[in-house]
Amino acid sequence: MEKRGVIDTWIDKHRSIYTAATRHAFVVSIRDGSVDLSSFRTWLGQDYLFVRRFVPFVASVLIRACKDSGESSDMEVVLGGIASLNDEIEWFKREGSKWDVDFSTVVPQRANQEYGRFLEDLMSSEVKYPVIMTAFWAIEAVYQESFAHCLEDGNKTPVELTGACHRWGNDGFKQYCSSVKNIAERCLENASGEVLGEAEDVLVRVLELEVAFWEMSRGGQ
Ligand SMILES: Cc1ncc(CO)c(N)n1
Repeated sequence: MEKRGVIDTWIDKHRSIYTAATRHAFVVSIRDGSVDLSSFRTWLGQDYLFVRRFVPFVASVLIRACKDSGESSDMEVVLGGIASLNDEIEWFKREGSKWDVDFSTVVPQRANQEYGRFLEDLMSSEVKYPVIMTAFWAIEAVYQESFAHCLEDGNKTPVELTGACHRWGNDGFKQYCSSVKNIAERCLENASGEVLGEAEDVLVRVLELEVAFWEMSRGGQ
């Protein structure tokens, strides 16, 4: 059994934005098969650009895990994340040719740019380790929860989209998210009130940015 910690308390407190991020109309439309394929293509192109900016962020999380954590296993968890990002970029490229999305011509939309700036701000050495880990967990968990929903019983997810859903909805990714959550929880247990406040704010901000990212995708283009 997983212990209930402060992150679960925050999710309860911010339930409506959490649900907005993890059960967005775009994700629900994948699950019920009504998804507009131009939206999916928009999402694909934008998320490819997002992931390219996410890589240096995760690299900075790795460095912080080496420097700031007393637990040697933190580094191993984050390193696993970096390894899967390597596969992910390859997957995006294959998917780009499958859907005829030429990434070299995709321009980041506003929601994507804002998310990228947020990631860059988190890379500052001023940001405390528990805050970074909370953000990192939230970013990964939204995709895990969203895409796992598209694979749950009763789904009508179009077969050509199940690859995307498996990428983040598989059990290994769920385990990985749970390991990151445990790291964040462990750090938050010893954090000051000030750091706890910052971590809660960052969690809510990630959820808002994720909602905006889905909205942008659903808008198509
Ligand atoms: C917008 C967004 N959030 C999270 C992830 C990964 O978890 C992703 N690939 N894209």
